[in-house]
Amino acid sequence: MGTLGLNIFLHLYRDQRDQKEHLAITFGDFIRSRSIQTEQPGETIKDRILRGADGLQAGKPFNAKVAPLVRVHSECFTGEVTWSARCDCGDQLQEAARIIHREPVPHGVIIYLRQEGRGIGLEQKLKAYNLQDLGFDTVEANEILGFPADAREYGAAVEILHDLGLAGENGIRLLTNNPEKLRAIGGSGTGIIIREVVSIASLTESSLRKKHSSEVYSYLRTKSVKMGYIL
Ligand SMILES: Nc1nc2c(ncn2[C@@H]2O[C@H](COP(=O)(O)OP(=O)(O)OP(=O)(O)O)[C@@H](O)[C@H]2O)c(=O)[nH]1
Repeated sequence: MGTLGLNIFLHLYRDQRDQKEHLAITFGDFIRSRSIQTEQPGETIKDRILRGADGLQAGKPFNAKVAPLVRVHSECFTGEVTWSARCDCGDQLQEAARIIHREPVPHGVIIYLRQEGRGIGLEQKLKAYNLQDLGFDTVEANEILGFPADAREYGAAVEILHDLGLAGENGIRLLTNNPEKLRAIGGSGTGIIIREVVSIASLTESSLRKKHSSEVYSYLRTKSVKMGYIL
């Protein structure tokens, strides 16, 4: 589909382990699924058309030396849909799209993982919000509920990067401030080479304008002090 004046292509992946649907939004004409063309047992031509296999052209070769930009983003209903002033997730999602779009030749992907609330799910995250109303920070709230500070894992993102052909020696530029994400995606055995880590603005103008921006500051402070984020 067209957006921001260029082509983006939406890939939907289903994790066979837990049936979660993850998304990969690719910008430009270069990054496409490798497996989508593979014929599935018993499928008809109509099935192939419906799942986008027949209409999709393979990604064009990208000759520039610069590695593609990759944002691995975890779902945040409160920040992305209900404009919560308590986190910067919605701003970061938009900022990732802007950064990729601003490249001289847009070449990148946003992998949108369905691990809401750092992996604890929306219901538990809303309980964590209620605890935050009492003055607990995000880490304490998770722990009171019996969860680790961050319950996410990135195996699905690594598999998606392989399927998109981004495990090659050209490497990727990863948009993050999260050291754990960096380790999980670029660590040994993943096959993903991270050429550069690009900091993703945590406080964009719009988050600064948010009425209760002190809430965003305390969220970021906890990330930095307790979770080692580079902010
Ligand atoms: N448990 C919990 N999760 C939250 C809270 N606020 C935001 N989140 C979740 O935090 C996650 C943020 O993930 P990402 O956007 O991938 O970014 P990140 O891990 O902060 O790291 P960066 O790559 O540096 O942005 C999402 O899953 C949000 O739903 C909160 O108060 N409690």
